[in-house]
This record gives sequence, structure tokens and C-alpha cells, in this order.
Amino acid sequence: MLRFEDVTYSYARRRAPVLRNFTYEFPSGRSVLLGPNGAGKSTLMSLAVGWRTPQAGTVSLGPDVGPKRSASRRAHALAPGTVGFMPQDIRHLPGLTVIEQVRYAGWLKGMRQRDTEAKSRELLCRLGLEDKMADSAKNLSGGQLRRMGLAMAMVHEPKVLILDEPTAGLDPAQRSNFRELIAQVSDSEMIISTHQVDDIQAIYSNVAVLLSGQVVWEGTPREFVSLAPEGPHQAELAFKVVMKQEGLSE
Ligand SMILES: Nc1ncnc2c1ncn2[C@@H]1O[C@H](COP(=O)(O)OP(=O)(O)OP(=O)(O)O)[C@@H](O)[C@H]1O
Repeated sequence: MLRFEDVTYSYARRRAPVLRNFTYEFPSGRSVLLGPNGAGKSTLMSLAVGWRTPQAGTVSLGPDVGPKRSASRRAHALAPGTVGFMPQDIRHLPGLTVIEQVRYAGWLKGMRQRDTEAKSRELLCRLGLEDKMADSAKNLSGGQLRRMGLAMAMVHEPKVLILDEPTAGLDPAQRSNFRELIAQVSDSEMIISTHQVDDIQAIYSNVAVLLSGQVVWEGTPREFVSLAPEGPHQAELAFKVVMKQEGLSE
């Protein structure tokens, strides 16, 4: 569904590339991208949504989903409606209320004003933020801010939803709420990077593990957890097994 072909990306000319001749295709469905800090997950996502342009190679969405972007063409915003992105760092825009911020996200994606109003309202209700719509976003808690970020990513009904560590910084109860919400609220294709693996079998259809800019393991959630013996924290242990196989002790 989302394909990286021979992609090379480095942050500055003299720095070692984070991704070097990276080729991988995320299958259709719900993919989770795992990997230790610094593996390149955020870099990969920012290339997927066109925030960054590869120095070489091609990033493309499947023909039914969207256009091709490559090193030979300048990065451009993907067609409205194609991709919804929730970055790790969700910021409130000064002076805007919660619903205004979600509407603004819709407007940026080319939606008409009256459509953004209805859709923002509907999403914020579904995400449990109906009481916060008229408040300034700067007063939201971390968990509420993430839910607003999800509404901003989804307001234009994207075909593909890319979420960068949506549960980072949330407490365990908020994390489990958030996972339930994601499972319920979207029919989109998804690619989600996370360090939280506990619910992996309930949410995802594909697991990819990134290490030093390479996918070192991929398979179904069932195959992933079965890398570790049955028992508590099986998915976390499975991640450690993959890291160990790759020579890391994390
Ligand atoms: N803006 C930047 N400028 C220079 N180097 C960067 C920048 N952003 C990331 N890097 C480097 O690129 C590499 C990959 O970082 P990236 O954020 O993609 O990893 P990640 O897997 O998302 O990590 P985390 O799990 O900690 O979010 C790291 O070595 C990081 O230091």
C-alpha cells in the first residue's frame, strides 16, 4: 500500500543516511512499526507524508491510494483526502479553540468550510471531546491533546492514517483508551509507530520492526508474539528477542 523503493535520506550532506537504499512495502491493513529510539521511524513517516523529500529513491502510495513522489520531483502536499498524519509533537495554535484547530486542519486539506464544521464536531464527539470543543487547545491535558491530534489527522477522511507514537507520554489508562478509540474510529489503512506492544494482536494486521534504517523483521502479530514463550508481557519479550537476534540487548 505504501511503498519505499531504494530510498536514501540523510539530514545533512555530511551525516550518515538514516535510510540507505531502503526498500519496503507496507501491506494493506493496519501496520505497526516498531523499533528502538533512533531507528528511523519518524524519519520514515515524515517521508511518507511529504514533510521530507528523499535524496534518492521513490515513496509511493498504491495506485488506488495516491501519487508517486521521488527524489527527482520536489516534495508536494499529497492530494487532499489521501493521507492523515499525526506527528509525535502536537501543538496548539495560539488563539484557536479545539474545534477551530480541527477545522483549520480540514481547511488545509482542501475541505469546504461547512464540511469541516460538521465533520470536526462529529469526530470530537466520537473522541470524547464534546465538552472541550469551545475551549482553548492550550488547556487540554496530554491525552486530550492526542485525541485532538487524531481528529486533526482524520477530519478529511483520509484513505491512509499515519500516526507517529500516538500513545507516547500517556498513562496506562489513557493508552488503553486511545487504542480502543483507534480501533473503533477509523476504517482507513493505518501505519502506526509505537513503543507500546501490549495490544498488538487486537489492533494490527502487520508488524514491521525497524532497526538502523532497515526492516529487520516483519510478519503478523501472531507470528510476532510467538517469538517469545506464552505468558505475561509476551509481545514485549518478542521485541527483545528480535533485538537480540540483531545483536542488541534492548
Ligand atoms: N532533525 C534532525 N536533524 C538531524 N538528525 C536527526 C533529525 N531528526 C532525527 N535525526 C536523527 O535521525 C535518526 C533517526 O531518528 P528518528 O527520529 O527517525 O528515529 P525514531 O525511530 O523515530 O526514534 P524515536 O523512537 O526515539 O522517536 C537518529 O539518529 C536521529 O538522531
